[in-house]
Amino acid sequence: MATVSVPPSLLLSGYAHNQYCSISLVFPSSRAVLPRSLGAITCCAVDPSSQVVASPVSNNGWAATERTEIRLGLPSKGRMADDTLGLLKDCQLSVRQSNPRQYVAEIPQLSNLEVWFQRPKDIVRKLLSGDLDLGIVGFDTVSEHGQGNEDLIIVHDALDYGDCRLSIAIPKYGIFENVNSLRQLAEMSRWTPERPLRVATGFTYVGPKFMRENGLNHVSFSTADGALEAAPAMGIADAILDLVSSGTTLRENNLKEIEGGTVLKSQAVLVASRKSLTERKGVLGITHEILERFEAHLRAVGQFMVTANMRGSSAEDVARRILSQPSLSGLQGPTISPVYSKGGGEAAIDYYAINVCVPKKALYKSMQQLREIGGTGVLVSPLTYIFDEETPRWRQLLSKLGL
Ligand SMILES: Nc1ncnc2c1ncn2[C@@H]1O[C@H](COP(=O)(O)OP(=O)(O)OP(=O)(O)O)[C@@H](O)[C@H]1O
Ligand SMILES: O=P(O)(O)OC[C@H]1O[C@H](OP(=O)(O)OP(=O)(O)O)[C@H](O)[C@@H]1O
Ligand SMILES: [Mg+2]
Repeated sequence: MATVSVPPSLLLSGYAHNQYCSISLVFPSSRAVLPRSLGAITCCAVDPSSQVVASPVSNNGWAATERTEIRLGLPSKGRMADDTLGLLKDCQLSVRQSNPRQYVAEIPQLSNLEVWFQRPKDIVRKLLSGDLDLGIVGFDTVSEHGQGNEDLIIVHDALDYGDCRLSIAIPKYGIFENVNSLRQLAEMSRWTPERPLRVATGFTYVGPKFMRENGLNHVSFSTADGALEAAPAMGIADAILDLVSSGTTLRENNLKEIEGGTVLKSQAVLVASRKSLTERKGVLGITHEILERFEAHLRAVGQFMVTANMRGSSAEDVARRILSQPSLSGLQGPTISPVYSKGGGEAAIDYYAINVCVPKKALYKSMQQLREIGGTGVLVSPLTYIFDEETPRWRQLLSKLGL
């Protein structure tokens, strides 16, 4: 049996036959690797008369045809995992996993969709390699591991969890005591090519890019997988560039953020491969459905439905009073319907029932305004979904795709 060294993208099965070794190589995904791979095979062939023949494989199914299933990557563990499943559940998309150590699952409501649980950075990498079509990760992960690749398209940029920011932080003490902005940090005369500002970070793509774009020329980077906040006190770095959410870790390690030092703000996003959206059958349709569900749910979570009765001479009279209050304008405007009561044997209209959507934050103010204009019997209930005629993000997506 001869040993042949081949690129990792190839599957090798070989057997010895007289003096020659015949090998078959199966291309699991992109045909684009073919010319490169053939080059590699020819390079390692011992005999110049060896022949390299490429033909489609049709015996084992998976390699012969392009996959037809659509793949969605979800974080397998860590901070984003539970909230991601929670969001999908809230959108009536239940992820069915037969056991927690299995990395593939399904969502019965979305046929032909496979869910693959992966580490966040691998979701981005696999979108780029064509092994996933859609994914949910933090925007920071897309920025760092997507490295500006135009194949990645953010379909929904604000899924409302995983909020954090990527920030530069420096010690509160010593030479940095009076440094409070990026400009002051950049202007410190001590940074030179021989003794640059040493930054510890896991963000080795966006970090250097941000420094270059902000005129910090003498900077060096070191990297570690976690607990970066220890690096300045250990003397390993002058500053760190890491994710911050509550700010507790910085505080507990005597570090501070500085003005202008926020590289990016992040939250969970739905991201897709442009190539999949435009070339793989069904991806655009499933993306539309997921996006609609997300938008309808996320729009609704910020609102209450308020119902009240109001005395009035006509629906227009009630509408006028409601619209005079800034917190009661609703989505398109209030819905007003007559309340019929029995008065002297005839159906009489003294009251009108009004329905209005109110932002949660403005609930109490809305209540007060309703009372001021004669509202009684105010009922407040949660909203589950608000489906619009068309989701604004869908239109944006189509325009990004040039459709
Ligand atoms: N305080 C925070 N620190 C780190 N990440 C946060 C924070 N708050 C929200 N996030 C989000 O969670 C994501 C990180 O999740 P997690 O730490 O579980 O995975 P990970 O660190 O990317 O995975 P790995 O273990 O492979 O490094 C970040 O990419 C970010 O979007
Ligand atoms: O602002 P805070 O709410 O304190 O959160 C920020 C911290 O959380 C993350 O670390 P993580 O908990 O993932 O540990 P690690 O650094 O060891 O990976 C991040 O790297 C910060 O260290
Ligand atoms: Mg940390």
